[in-house]
Amino acid sequence: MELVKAGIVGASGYSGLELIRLLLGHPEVEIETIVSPSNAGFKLNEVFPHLTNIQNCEFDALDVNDLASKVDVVFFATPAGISSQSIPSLIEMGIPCIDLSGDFRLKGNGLYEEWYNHSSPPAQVLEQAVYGLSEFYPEEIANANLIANPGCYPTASLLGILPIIQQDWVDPSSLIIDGKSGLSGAGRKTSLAAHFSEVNENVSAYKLGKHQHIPEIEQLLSMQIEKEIQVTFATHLIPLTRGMMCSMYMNLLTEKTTNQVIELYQSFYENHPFIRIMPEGKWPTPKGVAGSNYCDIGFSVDDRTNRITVISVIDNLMKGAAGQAVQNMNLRFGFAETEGLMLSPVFP
Ligand SMILES: NC(=O)C1=CN([C@@H]2O[C@H](COP(=O)(O)OP(=O)(O)OC[C@H]3O[C@@H](n4cnc5c(N)ncnc54)[C@H](OP(=O)(O)O)[C@@H]3O)[C@@H](O)[C@H]2O)C=CC1
Ligand SMILES: CC(=O)N[C@@H](CCC(=O)OP(=O)(O)O)C(=O)O
Repeated sequence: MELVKAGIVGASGYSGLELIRLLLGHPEVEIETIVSPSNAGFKLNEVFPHLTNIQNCEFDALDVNDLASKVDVVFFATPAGISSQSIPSLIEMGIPCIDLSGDFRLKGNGLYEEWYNHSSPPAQVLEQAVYGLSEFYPEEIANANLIANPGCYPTASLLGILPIIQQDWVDPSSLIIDGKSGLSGAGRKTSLAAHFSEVNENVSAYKLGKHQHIPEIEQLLSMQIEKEIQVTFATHLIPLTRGMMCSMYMNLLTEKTTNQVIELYQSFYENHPFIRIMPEGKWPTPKGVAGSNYCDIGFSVDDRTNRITVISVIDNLMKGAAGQAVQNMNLRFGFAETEGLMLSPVFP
């Protein structure tokens, strides 16, 4: 059978590199072109020596017509405001696109402009975009030509809270999400806030009340329970290369034990190989999923305060970006959902 030809725009960034790593090991796909404007003409291993003798193609400049003539699917791993300039033409030429940026995630009027400070993509293209939370929308993803891959924090949070919120066991308005991310979440371009001396042996809160994932999480929660929800969401930078943890707190509406919650989640995610539910008294760590597409979720019900804590961890570059994008490509092209993704976590 012919291999699916993939193009990666933003291949010199962290999530683009992770797409290269995953697609090199995918039995149904070949990488046809890698795009990075600032590295066009250079060989991949000249820019990234760790890929020497593994993949030696050259970076291309971005040319939408050239892309469309070569590939069966395009991944965009580019900063906000870039994919929305090329995806409308690619979609019109019939090329499925999987966008790792936030350009096509927010459906509400003016929301994208407000939170991302970029112009909204054309409405007729935006309405074709399907939110790529793989475990929740597999049929929609399978039939979509434009998949808006979720943000890393929304992936960890939504996988951790949707089952219990849908069940009406908790008061959604009491939800507080305390998120922590490793540094690769901020991409390869550096800044003072990402300086080793400032991040190492430190923890810093950032974008409080202003994080662009707030409307994404609220949009999904409100849609799932058909009621407007607002959340408190606090983000922190921690001294890890990869990894993300969301600790989430909610008031219980009925008396439940930790074990009853665990049973609910085990049954909810029974047929979802990338979601692992921790037993009572064990809580997940980012190291436990590093390099893999797993999302590990643990729980604790405090019967003194009648609150529940849900802890959800992912590798931000895998389930939070490239891993989920490949999972979505698998769904879209009819491959097994796990194809190319059954990688064990790198531990220790
Ligand atoms: N890092 C993460 O954990 C996650 C990232 N995301 C999202 O995925 C996207 C990529 O993130 P990340 O990999 O961290 O970013 P990086 O900053 O590491 O990489 C960005 C890439 O985009 C390319 N690029 C920049 N401007 C343009 C342009 N005008 N045209 C074409 N290519 C361009 C860059 O190429 P060049 O080097 O040539 O400039 C580079 O390859 C972002 O939207 C991010 O928010 C989503 C979930 C998690
Ligand atoms: C550590 C860190 O800075 N992380 C970034 C994640 C950015 C991201 O993934 O942005 P989009 O999903 O909107 O594309 C942040 O919190 O803004």
